[in-house]
Amino acid sequence: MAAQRVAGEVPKGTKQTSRVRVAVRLRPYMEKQDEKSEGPCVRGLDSQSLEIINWRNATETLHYQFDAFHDEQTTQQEVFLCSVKPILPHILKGQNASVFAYGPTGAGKTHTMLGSQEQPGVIPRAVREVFNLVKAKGKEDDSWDYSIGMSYLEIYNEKVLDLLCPSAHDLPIREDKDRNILIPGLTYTALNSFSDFHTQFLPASLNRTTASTKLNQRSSRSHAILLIKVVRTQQTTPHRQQTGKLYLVDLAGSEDNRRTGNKGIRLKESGAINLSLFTLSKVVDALSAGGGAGRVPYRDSKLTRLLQDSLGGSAHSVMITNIAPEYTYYFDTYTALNFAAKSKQVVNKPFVRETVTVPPVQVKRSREEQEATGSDEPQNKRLKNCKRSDSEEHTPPGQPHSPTDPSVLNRLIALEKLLMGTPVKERLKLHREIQELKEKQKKFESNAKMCTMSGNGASGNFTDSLSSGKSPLFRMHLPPLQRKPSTASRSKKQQAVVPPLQVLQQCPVAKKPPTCQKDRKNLDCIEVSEGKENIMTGGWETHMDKSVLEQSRHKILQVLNSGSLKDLKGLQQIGDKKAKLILGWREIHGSFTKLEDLTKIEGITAKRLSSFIKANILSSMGT
Ligand SMILES: Nc1ncnc2c1ncn2[C@@H]1O[C@H](COP(=O)(O)OP(=O)(O)OP(=O)(O)O)[C@@H](O)[C@H]1O
Repeated sequence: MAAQRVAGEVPKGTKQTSRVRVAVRLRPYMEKQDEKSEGPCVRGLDSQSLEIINWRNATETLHYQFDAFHDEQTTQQEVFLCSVKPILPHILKGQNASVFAYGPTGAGKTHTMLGSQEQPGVIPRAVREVFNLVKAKGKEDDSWDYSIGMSYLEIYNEKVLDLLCPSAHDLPIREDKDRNILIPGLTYTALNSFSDFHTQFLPASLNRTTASTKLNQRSSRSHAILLIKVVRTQQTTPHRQQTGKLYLVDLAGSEDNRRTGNKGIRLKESGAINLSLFTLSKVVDALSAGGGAGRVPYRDSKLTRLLQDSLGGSAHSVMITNIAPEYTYYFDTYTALNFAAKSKQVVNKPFVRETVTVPPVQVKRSREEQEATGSDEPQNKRLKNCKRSDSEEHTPPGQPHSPTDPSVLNRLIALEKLLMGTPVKERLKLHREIQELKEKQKKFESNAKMCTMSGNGASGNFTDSLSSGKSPLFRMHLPPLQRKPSTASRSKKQQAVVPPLQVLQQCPVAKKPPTCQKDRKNLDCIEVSEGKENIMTGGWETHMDKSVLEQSRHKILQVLNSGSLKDLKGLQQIGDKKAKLILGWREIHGSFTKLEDLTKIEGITAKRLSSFIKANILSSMGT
């Protein structure tokens, strides 16, 4: 299709901005969630504000104001009419819009977005409304043709999975020159009517990963993103074409694993969920602090990468923060409200996406040819590009640990596999082979060590940025009441409900550990030396209790030293290949004396190590 992108911002020269609208919805009080019958800890004041007990001083309450507050009586219809319907017409004008539900697990996100047959939620209502709007537009002005289509995906354990055409294949995320986020290979289905949508969407929803946790029998273990695309094409020359996208996002809940009772795979999922939500909060931090000042860490998680358009991007966005009233959820609610308050300060810059078709031909794309994100490149070309960038990603320039002979470790893995299922006699022969490989591996390690050491010189930069308070994580604006001197010490129960994300955000209760400062410096020196910003930036561990941190590091080390293949794979960010490499390393060297020893393994750079430690500490804190 000979198309040319002609419009950036429309009307030209006009800088249009739109603040993210934030609504809070309180779910009804549920007795079974209130084991100690402590009653609700939050209540509404009017249609925009609410109050919550102040954990520092129980005689006080903290007040919050949002664009809308939906109390426990509010119906699905009211939530839709007040918070969602107003942004939908933008999609028909070639602009993007997004609605996302945020909040702790069990607070009502899926109820709000999906609902039930009796009480349909935002998703079915919004899609129906889009069809109504298109119909009305068609009657009003028949010089434009409209087409509607959908894609549906989930982000599960940091993998992008197609819900319309399920497979275990992790889809890549790309960005085109106009900063549109693309997902090559994602199924895109044309919709002719609302019932068409229903037929496609319902079975696809069942493909979403859910599981039972202590807090929610059907807890979403993934972030689900539904994309509805409206393309309108002018019937006469110059055949302008505008594409508007609506993202409807049901996020997985932030989780405190002490309360969810998560173990094994659930714990791993939970770690991925918390980590991506933590990145989301960092993105919001960076945007609410002015955006332009520093880098916005969209690329630190798949979720934020995909929501790039919706946060500080080109969309009209609505965030519905779901909260629960029971005291058990107190700190979840408190954190969610603070996050919602920060999100209010995020400003988006919506613009019209328009192309002109030359010559004016009506092109009908088949389902396979189409893509979720509106790129006009042919599929085969995109796939080719995608392949190229994939391979680039796997061999980043300047990768310090690139072995001279990559086959060595692969062979070690294969041998290790063989050893596990080999009769004793034959093992001797294999052991000899391992000895030879050991020598090669040692050579690789000493080379890698030299590279790592030579990259350590930039630590000063990092320390400077910490001391000057530039870390976005700790720039959170707490409401004034929270700053009052605490007279009541935190009860045991209150401490027990602080999930990992909240530990990171509640700077006042955390101590600065002197020894862990040393560890942090080591890790961060290496990160800075790689010249990339990453999720570790911000010295997160300095704001955590020293003994908790030490304990978590010790636990991880124990698994590394004595865990089976399965145990190793249960660690965050350790897949099959890495687990085998760890086993192989143990076979050769014995135990790891410290976590930092992991950088001696191929592919585990200092940056990856930092991310690994952080992810595992966050997830193990709940155990
Ligand atoms: N406004 C509401 N009115 C009635 N019931 C509600 C409401 N909100 C939530 N619920 C009920 O509370 C329970 C938990 O809600 P839901 O599954 O939507 O939570 P969630 O935030 O999506 O949880 P998770 O993150 O674990 O998926 C469900 O049984 C749901 O029907």
